[in-house]
Amino acid sequence: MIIEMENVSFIREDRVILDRIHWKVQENEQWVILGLNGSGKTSLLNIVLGYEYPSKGEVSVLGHRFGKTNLPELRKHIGFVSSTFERFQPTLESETVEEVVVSGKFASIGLYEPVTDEDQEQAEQWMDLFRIGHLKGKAYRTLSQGEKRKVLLARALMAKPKLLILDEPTVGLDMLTREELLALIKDVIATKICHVLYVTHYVEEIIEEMTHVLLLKDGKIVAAGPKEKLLTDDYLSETFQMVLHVRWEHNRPWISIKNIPTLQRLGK
Ligand SMILES: Nc1ncnc2c1ncn2[C@@H]1O[C@H](COP(=O)(O)OP(=O)(O)OP(=O)(O)O)[C@@H](O)[C@H]1O
Repeated sequence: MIIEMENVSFIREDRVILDRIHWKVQENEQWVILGLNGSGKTSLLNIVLGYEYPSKGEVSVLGHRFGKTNLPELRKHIGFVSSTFERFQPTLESETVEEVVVSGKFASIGLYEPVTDEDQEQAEQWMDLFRIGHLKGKAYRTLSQGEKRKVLLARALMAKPKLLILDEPTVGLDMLTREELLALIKDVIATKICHVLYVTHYVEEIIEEMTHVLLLKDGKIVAAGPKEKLLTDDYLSETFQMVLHVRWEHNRPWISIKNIPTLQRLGK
């Protein structure tokens, strides 16, 4: 089992942020989490990463049961790429692209160890696969957002994670760069080195290789399961609180809004 949550609630300042979550991610499943702003996606990820502790319920990730496990040890096996990289950026700014990629081997461990020839080779392989080899020697801070995102994805893979969490990785990218990043994610899934957990606001980013979706609304699961059953007009309309229509093209779901809510109806 990759992730198991039983009756998990997360309560802060008397507010129920996650409400009785039951969720299982099994081997060979690649999950997407969908939900409006404030629906609880980040809180759920923070629990998976062990940065937040649930108020109730049981959590186990990669076979480590929370409360009985060493979280830093578990985090060595989880890669994390987010559209808000502030947590990492100050230390990365002055480094070169290859230094940033290779440092991924130690990022989650937080230890300094000498870089071996093997590490260097591994970093080269990821840079080649991600077609960012031409950026070698450049300072990370000078890269475009799309280039930075690819570098950080390669960096996350250096630690050979068993679970790779991608938190809105396409935010701020143009359509072409977004498709390039999605193609890289497809390649990563094909390598079978890790499970991907993908958080997004954009349903059309659910590429063919993603198998399951978890729909969150106000901290509750609307539905969780195989994407073909759940990416329907009814489920998505309930999750996003608008009348939506989904159509499938190139084995990906695309959304249109059937009745555009007015500001008045939105209560603004
Ligand atoms: N530690 C906390 N203390 C108090 N409130 C919190 C805490 N963490 C999250 N919340 C609240 O819980 C709700 C869910 O937040 P969360 O960040 O998980 O949503 P989200 O689905 O990730 O939203 P977004 O798509 O905007 O990132 C929000 O209203 C947020 O203000």
